[in-house]
Amino acid sequence: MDTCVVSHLIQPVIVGSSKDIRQAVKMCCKAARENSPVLFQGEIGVGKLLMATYLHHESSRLGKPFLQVDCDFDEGIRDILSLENVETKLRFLKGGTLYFREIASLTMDEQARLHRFCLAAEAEGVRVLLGSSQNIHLLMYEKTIDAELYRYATEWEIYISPLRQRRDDIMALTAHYIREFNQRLRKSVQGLTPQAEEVFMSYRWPGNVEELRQSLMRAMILTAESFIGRRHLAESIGQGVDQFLQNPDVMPLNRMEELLLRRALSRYGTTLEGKRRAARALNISLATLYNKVKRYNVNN
Ligand SMILES: Nc1ncnc2c1ncn2[C@@H]1O[C@H](COP(=O)(O)OP(=O)(O)OP(=O)(O)O)[C@@H](O)[C@H]1O
Repeated sequence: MDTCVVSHLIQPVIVGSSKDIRQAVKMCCKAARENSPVLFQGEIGVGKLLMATYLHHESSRLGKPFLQVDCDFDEGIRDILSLENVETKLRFLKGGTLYFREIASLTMDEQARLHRFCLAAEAEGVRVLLGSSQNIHLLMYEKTIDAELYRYATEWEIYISPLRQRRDDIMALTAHYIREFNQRLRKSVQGLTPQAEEVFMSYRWPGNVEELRQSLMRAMILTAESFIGRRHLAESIGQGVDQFLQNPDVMPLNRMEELLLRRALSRYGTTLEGKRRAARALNISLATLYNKVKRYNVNN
């Protein structure tokens, strides 16, 4: 398993006091007392991995390894999922936790293997956690997820809502990251100007907490002042999406699909006519567009 990353020995800090975050944290604490698999669902960058590490820290497995496997990036995924030498592969993880990120990005065949691998891992005393930014219930409906993996993964689900649906958390996260980046960049930024705050509060944050973190980092690198203003944000906010479209790099296809879908809908609008035009521009049927809108939860 040398292609994976062992990480998260530091106590994870979950910022936010919205009802949704409190509920997710409560569920993690409950799930930490069990050994069953847990599926973390939510859009990209909402904090699924963070919650998974939090669960590990809250469990009796604290002190044992936590291992993250990226199903969409890990080139060694096939080797990892092969059932050869499972015992040897998992020996160092005994009593620890294994988190599989983006399980829906695997092919159906790989998903079936993942399911068998998870059962083997559990038999070796390893707790299995899973993550997906795609709605796996919808995938089940579309028959694009292995049915046995689906049943296994949905035993216990924790959903983390998008940042735009818990705007109460935006300023708490902002203050948290300003403190962190002040230390890292040796700056003494005190906050946002009221105008910049307005931008932060009204922006949709399609890339969620990860996008907010990166936008703040860029703005803090740019500013030489005590408060981050609208001007600094203009150069940094929303770049998670736009930067990629201007300067493409390798990324998971489903993530690119979501970015293009969001861009088409923001250009043509979300009325029926807007959706028709977006579907035409993307060269897909209106029915397919509706499916994708639902899958990526793009409407709200
Ligand atoms: N509530 C939170 N408090 C503090 N930091 C957060 C919170 N939620 C997310 N983050 C931070 O945002 C970033 C993205 O979070 P994370 O990687 O857990 O998201 P994810 O949903 O697993 O992403 P992906 O969809 O790419 O798998 C990380 O730096 C994480 O620490």
